[in-house]
Amino acid sequence: MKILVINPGSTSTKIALYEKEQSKLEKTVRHDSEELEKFSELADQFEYRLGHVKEAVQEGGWELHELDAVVARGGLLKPVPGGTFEINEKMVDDLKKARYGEHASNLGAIMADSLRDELNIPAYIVDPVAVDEFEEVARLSGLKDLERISQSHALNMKAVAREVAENMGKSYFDVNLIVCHLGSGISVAPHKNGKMIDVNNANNEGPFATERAGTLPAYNLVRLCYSGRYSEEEMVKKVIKEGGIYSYMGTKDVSKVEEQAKSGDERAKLVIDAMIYQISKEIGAMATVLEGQVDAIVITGGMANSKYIIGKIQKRVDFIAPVKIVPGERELEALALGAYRVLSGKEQPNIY
Ligand SMILES: Nc1ncnc2c1ncn2[C@@H]1O[C@H](COP(=O)(O)OP(=O)(O)O)[C@@H](O)[C@H]1O
Ligand SMILES: CCCC(=O)OP(=O)(O)O
Repeated sequence: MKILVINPGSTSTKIALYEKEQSKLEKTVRHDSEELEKFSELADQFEYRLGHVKEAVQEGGWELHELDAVVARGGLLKPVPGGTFEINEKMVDDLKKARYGEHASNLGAIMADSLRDELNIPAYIVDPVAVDEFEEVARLSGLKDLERISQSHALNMKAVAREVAENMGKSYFDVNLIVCHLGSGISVAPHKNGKMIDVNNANNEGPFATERAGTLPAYNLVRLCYSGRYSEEEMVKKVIKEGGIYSYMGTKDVSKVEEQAKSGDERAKLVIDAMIYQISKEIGAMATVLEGQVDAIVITGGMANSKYIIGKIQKRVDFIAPVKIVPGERELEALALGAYRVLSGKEQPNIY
């Protein structure tokens, strides 16, 4: 059984070919900012990213018509529980219209849907960005017009949390973890007995990240929006694509900023240390959500490759619980296994 896996992220498209549960090829196509800036709308990246996906299938020595299924990262959808979902018309319509917001992951189901039509094969998403397992108390923001919305790196956080729990000789459903995904966006989530009961919205709140502004001073933000200096579109770009490290340093490459800091650039050091400070504060806050009953703090994502970042976070938070590091991500595997569970009849797919 041949499964094509597609994971569009903000700075990359990751592609894998799976034969049942076995990975046969994994490829990461990096997209630098200049390359993506050629497309004015996210939807315009469709042909370009799909071209890379088709090329990877050929590189793996497979023909498109040999594929039995396609699975992709799910994007900003209506709030849904965790699990595998069949891609359907309603889902693709919501994503094409960006009804719940714009994010690169929206392209996953759109590309998979087009391959489903072309090849007449089933198409799925697994644990999309919109997974919502919030406790009711987590939904209030402080302003009745604005509800807090769960949008996070649910796919990787859940896959890594299962792996860490297993390594601790326990089930994911029997542990309390604080999982931090440090990527282009940052998610910090308390996972209580297998449910992600809160998370900073990675597009909207929490620590600043590579390109996200995170939580901002609300009153001053309103004043900036109405200052006449920026259009709505410019403000959205500022907080989602040009905030965080990029806003201060003009690059989205955190390892470059780290090198600058190490070679004596005071500004670079301050910026990277401020991000670390905010991540650690968020972990502390999430420890209170779990009332201090934390079995482990898990740090994952691209930035978990950095010894500098990990070491400094660890110093601030290891009084709470042991810190486990899982660099990179397990998203491709989690997608393939989620699709295979359905294809092999072990699980029923959810309907959107
Ligand atoms: N060795 C490293 N040291 C520091 N930062 C790193 C390292 N490797 C990757 N990163 C950073 O991780 C981020 C990308 O993480 P990733 O999880 O791949 O992101 P995405 O959310 O785009 O999928 C980028 O900001 C990149 O600079
Ligand atoms: C919107 C939550 C998911 C997210 O931020 O993903 P990336 O880090 O891949 O942009």
